[in-house]
Amino acid sequence: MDGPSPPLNARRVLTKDLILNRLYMLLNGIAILALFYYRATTLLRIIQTRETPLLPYLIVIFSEVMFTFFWLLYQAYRWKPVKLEVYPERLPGDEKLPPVDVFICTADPSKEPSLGVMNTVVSALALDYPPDKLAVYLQDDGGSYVTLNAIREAWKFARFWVPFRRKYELKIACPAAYLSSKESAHEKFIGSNEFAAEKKIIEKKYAEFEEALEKNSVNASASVSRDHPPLIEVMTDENGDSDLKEMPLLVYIAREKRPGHPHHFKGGALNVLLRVSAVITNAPYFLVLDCDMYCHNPLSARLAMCFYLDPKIAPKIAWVQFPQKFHNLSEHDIYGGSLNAIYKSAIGFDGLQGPNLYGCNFVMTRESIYGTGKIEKDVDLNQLKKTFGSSNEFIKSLYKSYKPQLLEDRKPSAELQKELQLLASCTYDNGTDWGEEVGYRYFTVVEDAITSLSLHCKGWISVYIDPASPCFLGATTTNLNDMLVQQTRWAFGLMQIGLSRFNPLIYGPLRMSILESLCYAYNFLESLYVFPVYGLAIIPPICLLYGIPLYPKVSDPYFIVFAFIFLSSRLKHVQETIAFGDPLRNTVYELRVWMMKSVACYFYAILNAILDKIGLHEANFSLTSKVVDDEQETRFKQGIYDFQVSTMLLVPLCSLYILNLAAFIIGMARLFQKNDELLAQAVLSFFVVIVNYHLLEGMFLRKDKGRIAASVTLLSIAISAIILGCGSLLIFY
Ligand SMILES: O=c1ccn([C@@H]2O[C@H](COP(=O)(O)OP(=O)(O)O[C@H]3O[C@H](CO)[C@@H](O)[C@H](O)[C@H]3O)[C@@H](O)[C@H]2O)c(=O)[nH]1
Ligand SMILES: [Mn+2]
Repeated sequence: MDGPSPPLNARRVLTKDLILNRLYMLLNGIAILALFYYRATTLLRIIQTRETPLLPYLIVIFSEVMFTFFWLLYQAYRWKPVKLEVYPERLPGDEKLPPVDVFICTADPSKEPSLGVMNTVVSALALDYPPDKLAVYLQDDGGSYVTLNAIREAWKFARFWVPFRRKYELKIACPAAYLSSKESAHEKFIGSNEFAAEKKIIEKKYAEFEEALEKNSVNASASVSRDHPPLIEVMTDENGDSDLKEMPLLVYIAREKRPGHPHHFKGGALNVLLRVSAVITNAPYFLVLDCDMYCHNPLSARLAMCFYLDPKIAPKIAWVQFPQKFHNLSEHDIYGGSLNAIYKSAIGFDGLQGPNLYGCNFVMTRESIYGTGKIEKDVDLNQLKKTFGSSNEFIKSLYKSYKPQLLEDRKPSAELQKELQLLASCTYDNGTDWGEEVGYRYFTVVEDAITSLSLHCKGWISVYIDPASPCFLGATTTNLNDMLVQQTRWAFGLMQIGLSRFNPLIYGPLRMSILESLCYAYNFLESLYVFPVYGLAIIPPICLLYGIPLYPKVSDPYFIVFAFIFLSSRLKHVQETIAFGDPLRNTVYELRVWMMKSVACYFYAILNAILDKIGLHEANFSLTSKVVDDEQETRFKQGIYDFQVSTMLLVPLCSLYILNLAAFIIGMARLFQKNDELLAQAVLSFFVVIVNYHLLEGMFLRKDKGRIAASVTLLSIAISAIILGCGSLLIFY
């Protein structure tokens, strides 16, 4: 007998980070206590002496309480940073790998160009996984013939690409990415004539493919339909002249859409994917991709198996999460598009119950999302139908013994077609547990957030891996408008949850670990930052203008406490940025993004979530555009902000900026009289002004098309004057 087989994965606690984090928590925690001691005693004095107006003082204290609340929540991420490693070379042979279904969602070929979507499809087909154990499903929410034709073309091209990638062990699965890459992707075959000849053929085929898609996309936007029957097509071999066994299965699905029937956005799409695939391939694991997120490193599914084939932890894991990485980043991450701020926290999440779902790039088990173990024979059929809907075939798929029926030629029988139509119909969910207890939860536009909360609360864990060669690469937002719109949608969706019974602080602690609940709470409630941020962006500058001090004098020992908290938080940020491997300038970019989000996105997110709660707002999923605008792209690459942004989002930012700018300039004069008392406030406004220098530039210094429109600047000046006027009244109380 051999000894025990070597482990497929390892979990390493990052001790140095752990010690540093806890030390920081301790010191900053003590400083915060001192701060509140100062505030409490000063407040009592002010109430008696009225030396400072009370209301502004209370607002500042309230803001500090809120910041402290978020600070406390965030420490849960810092509690136990760990790193997971995997060893795919130790996996057993292909015959022992379990099947995997890949789900890709797309919605509109005019906003999500076919070439990108089909590169995602083809890259998934080209994963390094046994072809008979891999199936790729594309769900088209647009029910568009443009997408259907495109996938047929993609299938034809993939017949060449997939064997080529396999034969030459290319390290990039996506054709577009490979063809524009350097030689390292095929290093083993450099110099081989046969390879060079075949590569030429592939290049030609790809050019033809590209051209076909371009011709096909002429009427893309008119091809999108919101009223159509379900359509499911399994790609087959029409001529019957080559070997299908070489190719994974490829299936096109357009679920039924009818006006007046809620379709629940991507969550609804994923549930149809789960049902339809259950009766075609029924793999126990599925990988979810967005249509703009292609497979890069072909090993992803294998890497996930390093957890699922580890008997020690596999039964507890609901999903293996990979980060979203992006191929269109610039060295200046001015819109925070790399999402690194999220991935920094994932390291700490992993030390707890694991990261939340990031929407795509994860391999999940059917068992966890269905909420069932494999069902034993004697379960009541009626109960199952109440839970899972009326399809007999689907119910059968829940049993261990189920073998899905697809003929050798991959053509579904008439019977199976009927079942597929039923499973993809728009009324199938009605009266069942789909969207509530089974599948993706429909409660909000951020289906991933509520679904992961729900699974973690059921005791499942998740794991996060970030291999050196990224498994998935997508397109991130490259202009301010897209970024703010996307962030507003996310924040709105998360706030919907925050305002419901699923609020992690209420729903979480009894169902999952406290620390995990705190992480979720930070994530879901972030929009509440809007209150302290507005508080500190408005009150201290106004008081500075009127010469009213809100912070301790420089000569007061408590000044050091405030200075310490401010500096240690900034330094911690710098340390984490460097430790993550990001350039230092990202600390400034991240701070800007955070401020812009807090002022603009969170403001509308909260407003809409409240309106939604009282039934006055209809949630919608505004697709993130995947069409590239060259001029905007150039600015992005150069690190120049593009302020062609909806006025509604821009005005709050500019108004608060102008207020702080004015307060700082005029307040400087006051500083000569009262520098001991007002220095902290002046520094605060100076910090806002200097960090957000891009707004100053956009309003007053730039002349190009991406500057802030004069109308926005004028409106913002007016609004900041109004805020100042109203704010001035406050200081009499
Ligand atoms: O009604 C819809 C809306 C969207 N999608 C698809 O969902 C994916 C994500 O949409 P996108 O417009 O790219 O939104 P993003 O904000 O970029 O997506 C992020 O946020 C979503 C949650 O809001 C997550 O589901 C995603 O994985 C995550 O990348 C895309 O493939 C869409 O085609 C649908 O299938 N149906
Ligand atoms: Mn996207």
